[in-house]
Amino acid sequence: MLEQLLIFTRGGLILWTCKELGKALKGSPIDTLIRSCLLEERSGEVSFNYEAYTLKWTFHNDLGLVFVAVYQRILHLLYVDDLLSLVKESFSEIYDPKRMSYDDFDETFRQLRMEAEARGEELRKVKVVSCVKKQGQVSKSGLDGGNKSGGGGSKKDDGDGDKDKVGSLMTNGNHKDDDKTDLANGKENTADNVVLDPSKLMKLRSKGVRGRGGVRKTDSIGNKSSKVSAAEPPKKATKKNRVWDDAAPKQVKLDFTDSVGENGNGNHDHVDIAAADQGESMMDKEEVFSSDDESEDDDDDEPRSDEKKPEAKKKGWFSSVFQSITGKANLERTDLEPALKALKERLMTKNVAEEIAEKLCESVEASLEGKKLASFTRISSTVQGAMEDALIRILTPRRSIDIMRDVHAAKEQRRPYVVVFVGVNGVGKSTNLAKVAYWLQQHKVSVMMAACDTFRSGAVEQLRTHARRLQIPIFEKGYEKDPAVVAKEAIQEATRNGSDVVLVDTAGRMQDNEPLMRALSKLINLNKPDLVLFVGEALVGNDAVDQLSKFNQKLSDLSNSGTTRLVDGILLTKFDTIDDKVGAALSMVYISGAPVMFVGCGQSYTDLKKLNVKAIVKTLLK
Ligand SMILES: Nc1nc2c(ncn2[C@@H]2O[C@H](COP(=O)(O)OP(=O)(O)OP(=O)(O)O)[C@@H](O)[C@H]2O)c(=O)[nH]1
Repeated sequence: MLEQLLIFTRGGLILWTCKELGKALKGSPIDTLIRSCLLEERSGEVSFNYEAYTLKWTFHNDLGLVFVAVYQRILHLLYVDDLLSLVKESFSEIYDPKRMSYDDFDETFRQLRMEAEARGEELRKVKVVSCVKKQGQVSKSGLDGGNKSGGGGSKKDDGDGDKDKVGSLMTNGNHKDDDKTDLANGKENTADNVVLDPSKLMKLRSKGVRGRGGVRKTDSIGNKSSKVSAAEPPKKATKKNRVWDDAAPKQVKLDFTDSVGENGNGNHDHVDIAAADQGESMMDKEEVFSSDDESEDDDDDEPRSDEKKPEAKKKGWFSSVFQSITGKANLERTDLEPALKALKERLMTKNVAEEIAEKLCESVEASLEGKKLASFTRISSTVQGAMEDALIRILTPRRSIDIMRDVHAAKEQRRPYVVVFVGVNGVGKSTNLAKVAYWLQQHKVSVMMAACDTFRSGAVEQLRTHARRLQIPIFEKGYEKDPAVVAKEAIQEATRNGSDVVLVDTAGRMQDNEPLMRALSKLINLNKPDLVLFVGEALVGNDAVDQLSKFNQKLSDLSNSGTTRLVDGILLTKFDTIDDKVGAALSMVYISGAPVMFVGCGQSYTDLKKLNVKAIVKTLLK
């Protein structure tokens, strides 16, 4: 049975809810849908599950309306899609932005619901009949053929979840009868013109989103091994230590002050990787990481060298792909599909993981489908705008982590602020830990290093070299010790000697290495660091998703406390080596929701920058 149907604007104004259904929903399924799905560029998904509910939705992109149906998860109601499109059609005829009440829609809805239910019932009967026929045929052929297995005994699940399916679930003891479902008392979302949580909904205003797309492959990106990782045999290369000379670090002017602020949260568009410092390594990347000050007109992604070329040649790939549908009044899915396919491939050439590129294109398609365009409006700019918005939304983190503020807060509590660096082997954990230490030193924060890679020989010495060069104390206990205990002792020592921050180096580990993941989980559970920083190489493609999602999965599975600790932030290394293949940043943020807090872009202590979201987006769309 349907639990609720709501109609609201992208701005969050609830226009109509079904009073007849009137049941209060348990928890906050609508808020969660908006937060975890619609605002996360996952609106191309087929449906969304929240506790005992399934939610389905559709959008009227042109009017900016959202239609959401909520029903009990076990039921798989056949008529919901149909009902949503009927409601969308009827409601859009009476919708007027100035109108306050839609009470007269109650009766229309009752009729639409009866109509949809009747059609669903017809559909169910057809399915049952065809299923019985099929079973009959199989049974017959089973008898005729002798050794073929008969179909009579095992009922095939057609995935549509009709009542037979519900029945089978019920016999398994999982659920109660739909009509007997007893939800909580009290009312939620039943009043007209109630405003949803504005912080969650404001963003929907600028966002066009759609409902049910095509069939999606899978939701569980995290659990799916990437092609790249499957193809590559595990490497067992012995590590060559880099020799760091003992000279004092170059006193180059840092770029962490004015241009990026102090918070260590690389989320803001005023950040400019290229503008500051660079001396050597980043100078040649000005085109890739261009400054925010540049003009933002339509063609600002065009190479300057093209300025004198004829108009047609000046158009980027994006314009040319969408040129063919310029001037159409309504964007249809068929118009968008070939172009979005090209866009997906484009993103993949920039190292965006395939599944992420696909989901993103689905989401953009959802935001544009049905949109009315004035005659001869350039669709290319509309599409580019939608994709740009989506990318900026993803790369701009929901959680803001202000390291300096948190360091000072910890200091007031007379304890050190603890950061644990985690990641797979050889990505640059120790090197970038040293860069972060240097950055903190520049902000007059006292740092202690904790050598908790007690696994790889040479790791302690490597960290000791950095500590000596930066003149930072290091806490070390050699090898084969429990890293969780070493970290604990280091934190105790830092508390005693008044260090502001402890930077904990850990052993590199593959995401599938159970014993090492267990040891890491123990370290985190025991020491409850302020920040778990995932260090990942910007070079990775599909593997970025696999690494980060498995780290999070393992930390969650192995957590022994009530609250699960996941990766809080990302440090992307080796940005100086990737040219325009900046897609790992997008994949990692999309899959984890954690912000890219730092970008490593070279092998000197000053080569630590912030992510310039706009420049990354520009590069991805070039
Ligand atoms: N080009 C470039 N190289 C880097 C960067 N960060 C680290 N490296 C290099 O990457 C290599 C590995 O760095 P490490 O810091 O030893 O890596 P790790 O993750 O601590 O290694 P394990 O402890 O074995 O897991 C070294 O040669 C570093 O100099 C960077 O931002 N750019």
